[in-house]
Amino acid sequence: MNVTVKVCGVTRLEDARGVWAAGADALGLNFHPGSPRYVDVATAAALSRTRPPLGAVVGVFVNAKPEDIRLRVRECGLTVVQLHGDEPPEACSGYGVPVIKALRVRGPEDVARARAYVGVGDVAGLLLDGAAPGYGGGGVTFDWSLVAQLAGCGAPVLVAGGLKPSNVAEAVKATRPYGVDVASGVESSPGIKDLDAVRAFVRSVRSLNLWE
Ligand SMILES: O=C(O)c1ccccc1N[C@@H]1O[C@H](COP(=O)(O)O)[C@@H](O)[C@H]1O
Repeated sequence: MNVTVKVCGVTRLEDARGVWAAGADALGLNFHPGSPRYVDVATAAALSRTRPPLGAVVGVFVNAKPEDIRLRVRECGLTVVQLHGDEPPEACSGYGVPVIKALRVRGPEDVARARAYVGVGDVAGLLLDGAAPGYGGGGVTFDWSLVAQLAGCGAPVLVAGGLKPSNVAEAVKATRPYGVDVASGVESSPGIKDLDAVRAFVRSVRSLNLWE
């Protein structure tokens, strides 16, 4: 079992290159104006051009207008859209790329809500995040035992929220996810990646033997 690693909220070219060199599978670019990791179109397009042939560039949006999302996909070469706000299932298609729907988990009812997105439109995966104030990037974990509620749901599940090099292995062992996503846990300050931490994070995931 290979766990996909996404490093999110990259704002600088040197960080993007470092993230790919560390062995990450996906780079996240944040288009939520309220985020300290927000990137404008020109910066996002330049960051996106660092993508290796099989890497994914994921645009993170919060309650954005569909026409704005479509524009960003084209302008910035996004290969996946991550909807991290209050988007209903019917808002999860029409961008021309696969969609990951993120849900913030306070308790079992939020994980149950995730099921409403399975098999809908272009939803290709679910992402479970901790419930920090605001919409994401808050560095807060959730009760990983709740991920079991989605077993057999038919959608790949990514685990996020408060992950860092020191706890990501435990999170993976507890949840056996399709992938993990990290923003604040590998930073020296918001939007500035600590490449030693990025490398330690990826190494920690890759060194797990999940065939056991
Ligand atoms: O990172 C942000 O600032 C952000 C803002 C708005 C929506 C999503 C955001 N990031 C996503 O939040 C989770 C968890 O981040 P963290 O590792 O706990 O800092 C992750 O999925 C990011 O993609």
